[in-house]
Amino acid sequence: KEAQTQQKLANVVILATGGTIAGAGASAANSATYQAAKVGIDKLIAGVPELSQVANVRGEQVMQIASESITNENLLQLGRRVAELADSADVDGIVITHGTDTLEETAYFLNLVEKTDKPIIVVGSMRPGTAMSADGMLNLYNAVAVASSKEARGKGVLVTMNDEIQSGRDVSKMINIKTEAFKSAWGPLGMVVEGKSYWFRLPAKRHTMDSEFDIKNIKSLPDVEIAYSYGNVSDTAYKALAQSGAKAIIHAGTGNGSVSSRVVPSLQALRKDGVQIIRSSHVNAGGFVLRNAEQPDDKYDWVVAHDLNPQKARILAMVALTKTNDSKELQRMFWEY
Ligand SMILES: NC(=O)CC[C@H](N)C(=O)O
Repeated sequence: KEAQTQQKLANVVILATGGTIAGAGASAANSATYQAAKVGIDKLIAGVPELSQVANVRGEQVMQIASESITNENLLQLGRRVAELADSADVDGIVITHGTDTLEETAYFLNLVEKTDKPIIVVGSMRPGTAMSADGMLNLYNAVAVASSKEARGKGVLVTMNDEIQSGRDVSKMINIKTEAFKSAWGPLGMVVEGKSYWFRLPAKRHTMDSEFDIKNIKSLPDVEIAYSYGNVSDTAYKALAQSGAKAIIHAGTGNGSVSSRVVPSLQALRKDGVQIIRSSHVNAGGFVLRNAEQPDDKYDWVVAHDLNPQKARILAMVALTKTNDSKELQRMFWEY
């Protein structure tokens, strides 16, 4: 009978990459001071025996790092492994455990390049497993529960943190000291409670099956850099980034991606030299950059990142540049994804 129940459960693979969910501190009081990326995936799975009630789970240690150090090469490696698993008939869903610092970037990257409707869930934690009131166990349980559910199919890459199901495209780490760290300006897609998912809305942007990008066709990612802006900003960083080979510079601008008059001429010159200038916003709760508002983008041939924050704009720009260097095409992609 036990074998029968096991057969009915979905097969979920957990790809572990590190982060606080695999972190360890010296004492249970250490909720914020600890080392990330210490505990292996087998131990993480063994720590949540309830996982076996929602899925047949197996783990793979893809890497063991803190996510602030994830490179483009790491992204491609992870993306390729996810695609292989998604193509396997005996895999129903994939969970990726990840540090929270760049979790939103990896989730958005996978959302753009994975050609599958199987659930892909990226999950992390804000406290290490050794801390009092650690949040990783429940976040992981929720991730596996969502990954094993049929309703999660075709909804793009998802993130389960703090009982919420978020779109990997929209979600961002908004605070680094609370367990309710991950928010989306447009709200969560649903909730996961005691292993059951409750859905409220669907992503409207192109993703996964409906995306024109495919990890299998991406050999490498071009260099795209971010320059943080403010009123008294100088053009030193913009120029240096271009000189070091950046194909596009994400302007992490104020407000509506606005650009200080101190650097407008330099950004125009960089565009003339072939560098794509992409206006984004570093507004905290989520920017909303509109074309030809604040700056004449048509005249300067600049692109706007719309609601993508600078780090997400960088991900889309890298993926988009593998296909085109036409600024009009890039702008179309920034509206559609
Ligand atoms: N909460 C976390 O996961 C942060 C730990 C670490 N900086 C990382 O992103 O991997």
